[in-house]
Amino acid sequence: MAIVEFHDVSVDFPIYNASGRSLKKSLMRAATGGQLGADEQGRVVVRALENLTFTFRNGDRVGLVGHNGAGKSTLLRLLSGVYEPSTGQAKIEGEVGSLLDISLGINGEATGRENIYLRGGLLGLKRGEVTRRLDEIIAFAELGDFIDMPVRTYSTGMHLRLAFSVSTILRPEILLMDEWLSVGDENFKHKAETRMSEIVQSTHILVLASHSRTLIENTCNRVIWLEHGQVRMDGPPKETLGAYFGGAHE
Ligand SMILES: Nc1ncnc2c1ncn2[C@@H]1O[C@H](COP(=O)(O)OP(=O)(O)OP(=O)(O)O)[C@@H](O)[C@H]1O
Repeated sequence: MAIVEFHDVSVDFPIYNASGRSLKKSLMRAATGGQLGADEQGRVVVRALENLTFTFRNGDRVGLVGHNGAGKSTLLRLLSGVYEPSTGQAKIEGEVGSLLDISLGINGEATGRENIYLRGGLLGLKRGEVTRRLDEIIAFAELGDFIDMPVRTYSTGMHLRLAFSVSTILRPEILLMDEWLSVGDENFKHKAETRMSEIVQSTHILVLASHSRTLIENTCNRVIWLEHGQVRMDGPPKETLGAYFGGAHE
């Protein structure tokens, strides 16, 4: 059982090397992005998220839409524990996993096998657990003897196969994504699609940030439209996507 409860959550980024003298103390909306203002010390502050209040429950497949800088990535980072709320309460119960940057932590000088341990560690897996799943990961990646070669000798597709195979062994209760991962050649793509569907089906709560209407329509049962860090609309995909995208597609 997973649950996410946000109550009046805001996230501010103080910017230390910019002068806020010309900015008003109150927050002002820029044309795009979060809200800009200055704090008591005259430092520039970007308010990326403001007063978010919502609950995600089991079965929620939440799509996040919004213009550049609306706060989608900041919200995903908050959910993954990278950021803390500046004010308000965020309760997140359940194991969180993210497929946001599957290549994070992959080192070109290390072999494929070594990188499985590096990436596995970043995913929160213990060394013993990685060892236990090693054969399965290597078999899925289908890299043959290249698994013991440094990753810098891999093609882009081989690199992605490795990153995908290790990053998708988890089945988190709360899954964070910003795209539908589709990697490799035709054959591998098919396997990857099946695995992606399994992960998305097995997760209790999915949060997917995207600019693609089709992806959100196909995957989500609830859509939140963020604007200047605030919730502009939160409802069924048809209504929210219709309001955000209008009649246009993509
Ligand atoms: N580390 C940071 N330091 C300062 N400001 C930041 C930081 N990260 C994000 N912001 C600001 O927070 C606001 C929200 O950014 P965020 O990356 O969450 O938007 P987004 O909706 O994911 O945008 P995009 O669609 O362009 O990826 C923007 O105004 C951005 O300038």
